[in-house]
Amino acid sequence: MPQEQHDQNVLDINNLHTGFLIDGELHHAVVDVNLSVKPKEVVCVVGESGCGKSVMSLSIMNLLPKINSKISKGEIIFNGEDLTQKTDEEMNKVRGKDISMIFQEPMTALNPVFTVGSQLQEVLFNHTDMSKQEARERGIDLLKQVGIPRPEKIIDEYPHQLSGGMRQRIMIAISIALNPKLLIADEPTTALDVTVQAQILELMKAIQEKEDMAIMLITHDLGVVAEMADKVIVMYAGKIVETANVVDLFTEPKHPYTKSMISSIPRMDEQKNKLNTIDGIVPSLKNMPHVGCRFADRCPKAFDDCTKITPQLAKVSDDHEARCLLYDACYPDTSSIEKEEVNQ
Ligand SMILES: Nc1ncnc2c1ncn2[C@@H]1O[C@H](COP(=O)(O)OP(=O)(O)OP(=O)(O)O)[C@@H](O)[C@H]1O
Repeated sequence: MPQEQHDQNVLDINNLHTGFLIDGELHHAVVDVNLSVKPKEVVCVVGESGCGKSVMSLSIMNLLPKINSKISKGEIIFNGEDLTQKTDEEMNKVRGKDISMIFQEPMTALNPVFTVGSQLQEVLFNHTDMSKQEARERGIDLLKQVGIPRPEKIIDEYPHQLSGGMRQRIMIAISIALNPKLLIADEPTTALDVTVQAQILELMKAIQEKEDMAIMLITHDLGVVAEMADKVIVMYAGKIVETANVVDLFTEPKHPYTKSMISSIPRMDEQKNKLNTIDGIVPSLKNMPHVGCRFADRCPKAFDDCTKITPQLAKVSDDHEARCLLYDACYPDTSSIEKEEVNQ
C-alpha cells in the first residue's frame, strides 16, 4: 500500500476525491486535494460556502454519511497510516485522541442531557484508564486551561446553562483533553459575537503554542485567516485553487478568486457606497463544469482557454501554488481540451 508521508508532517492528504451519490451518480465535492500539515502549524482552509471545506475535513475524520458518500480516490496519511483504510472501530481510537474536531455550533456537538463533567469524562474514560476521581480532577484542570471561571461549579452544569462562548471553551477543553497532535476546527467562531470570537481564537492560539499541537482551521473569514494562519489553502468548488504562507497570500495573491475575496473585505480607509462582492455563486455538485476552470464564469480575468482547458495546481512562485491559466505553469501537460477523470 503506498503510504507517502514526509517524516516531519502530522498529516498528508494525497489526491483526495470525495463524492456524494445524487440520483445514482457520484458527484465529487472534493477533487484532487493534496495538502500537508506540519507539527505546530496552523493551516487555514478558506473559501465560500459550498467549496468543499467541511467535506474535506469530515473525510479526514471518516465522519461523512456512509449511505450517500464515498472517498473514491486518494490517501489521508496520519501517523504513517492511511485513515481511508481504517474501520469504524479503528477510527474511534484515532478520533478524540490523536485528532480532535470542534464544530461551529457547540450546542449541536454537546449533549444537552449530560453535564459538562460527564462529557469531559467520557472522552477520558474512552481512551485512558483514569478513575472517576482522576477524570474529574483532569476535567477541572482542563476547564481552568480554557479560561472557565469557577470550574468546580461549571463541571456539574449542563450546556444550556452556559453562554455560546463558554460552550465553545468547553468543546475546546474536550478536544484537547488527550493532547491530540491535530485539532480540526470547522468554523469554530462563526456562531459567536466578535469579541467572544477574538477571545476564542486567542485561546486556541495559546493552547496550540503551549501543547505543540497542529491546527487545521476551516473558515470563510479572511480576518480569522490573517489572525491565525501560518499556511493558507484556498478552495473553490471542491478544488484547491491557491496555497501560500499567510503573508504571501495577502500581499501577493495569485488566483483571481483569492484576489476577489481579499478585495471584498470592507476597509475603514476606503469610502464606498457599495461593498465589493463576487458576483454569482459556487456551482452545485450537479452543475459543476467538467472542463475548464470552475471559477471561469465568475472570474474578472477569464479568457477563451478558461472554459476549454482545465488548469492544474502548479508552483507560480517560491512556496506559492495556484490553479489558474494566467500562469503558464498551470496549463496541463496535454494542452488539448481535457475531460476530467471524475464525474464521468
Ligand atoms: N451530505 C451531503 N449530501 C450531498 N451533498 C452534500 C452533502 N454535504 C455536502 N454536500 C455538498 O458538497 C459541497 C461542499 O459542501 P461543504 O459543506 O464541504 O462546503 P463548505 O465549503 O464547508 O461550506 P460551508 O462553509 O457552508 O460549510 C456542496 O455542494 C454541498 O451541497
